Amino acid sequence: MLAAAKSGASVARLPGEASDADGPNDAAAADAPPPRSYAPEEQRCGLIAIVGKPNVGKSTLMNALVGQKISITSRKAQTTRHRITGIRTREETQFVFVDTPGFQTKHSTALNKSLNKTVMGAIGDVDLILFVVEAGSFTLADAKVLSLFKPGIPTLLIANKLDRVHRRGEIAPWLRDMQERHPFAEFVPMSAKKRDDIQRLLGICAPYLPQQPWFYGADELTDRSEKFLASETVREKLFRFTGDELPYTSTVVIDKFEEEPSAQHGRFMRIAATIVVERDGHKAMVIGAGGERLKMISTEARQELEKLLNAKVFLEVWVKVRSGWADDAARVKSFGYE
Ligand SMILES: Nc1nc2c(ncn2[C@@H]2O[C@H](COP(=O)(O)OP(=O)(O)OP(=O)(O)O)[C@@H](O)[C@H]2O)c(=O)[nH]1
Repeated sequence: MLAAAKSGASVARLPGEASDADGPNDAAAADAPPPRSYAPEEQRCGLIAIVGKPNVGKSTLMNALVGQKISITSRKAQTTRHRITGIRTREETQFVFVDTPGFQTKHSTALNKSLNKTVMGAIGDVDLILFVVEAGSFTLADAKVLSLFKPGIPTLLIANKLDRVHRRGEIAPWLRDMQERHPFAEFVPMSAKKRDDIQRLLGICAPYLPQQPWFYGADELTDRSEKFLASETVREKLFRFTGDELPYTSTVVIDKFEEEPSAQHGRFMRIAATIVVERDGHKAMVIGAGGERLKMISTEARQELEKLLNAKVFLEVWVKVRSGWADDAARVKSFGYE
């Protein structure tokens, strides 16, 4: 469970608490030995960008590395829209992961331009890049992402979803081929859903980070605010319950995020969210017959937020039509995109 810091501040884990990551394979600190303190001159800390085309498993990897769900995931491509920082402190090393939106190569809308700018910003100034692809596959979209990397930043090839590769013998020739494409520092065939692979990857990343004092507290998980995590949680449920029917240009805006005094509950949060869609037809799709679908979206989002914020949550969700917002640069900005 997460401890919520003061309103608007970053989110941190309570010392000694087990994590609650997406799925059973999280690499949480739950089984780690009791932390000892490290003097600043003993500490190691650095930025690691997680980059790749849409849907290769970047957010799943980030959540597993952090040991807590920070970045939303879904089977639908292009779920991640923002640069999201996830923090993991293990022994003397603090890993600061930057999850990025999948680099968009197909459509050139204002939204996609903004997403690509986010990716470019994230990889410009890091100590290590994790370039994520699906094990055994390398498409034109992967090649386009790889072509953006500046020389000089060590890059690991993360061959993810290895559990889906049935003929393991085919991986060795594929890895040799990948070696010729780019001077990768290391090759890591793995599955973001396997706990041991995540632990191994943390060990591989650590030596690439410089010796310098940690940027964040040892128990911090992300630099994103609770309000931001609330909008992402509603957006995740929206995509989960609408599947491929709803265009990915739908978004969520948080209109109200307030803590209220409560005699009954330790913490009580009142949250109002608006789902913004492009057409009346999409609005009907989100609401569903008799309002059923919207109800499921709000209920699941509320339940997850109660765990995330460690609070009783009252959540209202509205749906509004704003046609053409994803093509309108000013609107894209007003909805919180960089
Ligand atoms: N079998 C298997 N599935 C995985 C693995 N890693 C991720 N997935 C699945 O792949 C899908 C996409 O994962 P995400 O983490 O949302 O991918 P992403 O790269 O962040 O996607 P974008 O937000 O579109 O950039 C989800 O259904 C994940 O459950 C893995 O190691 N094995």
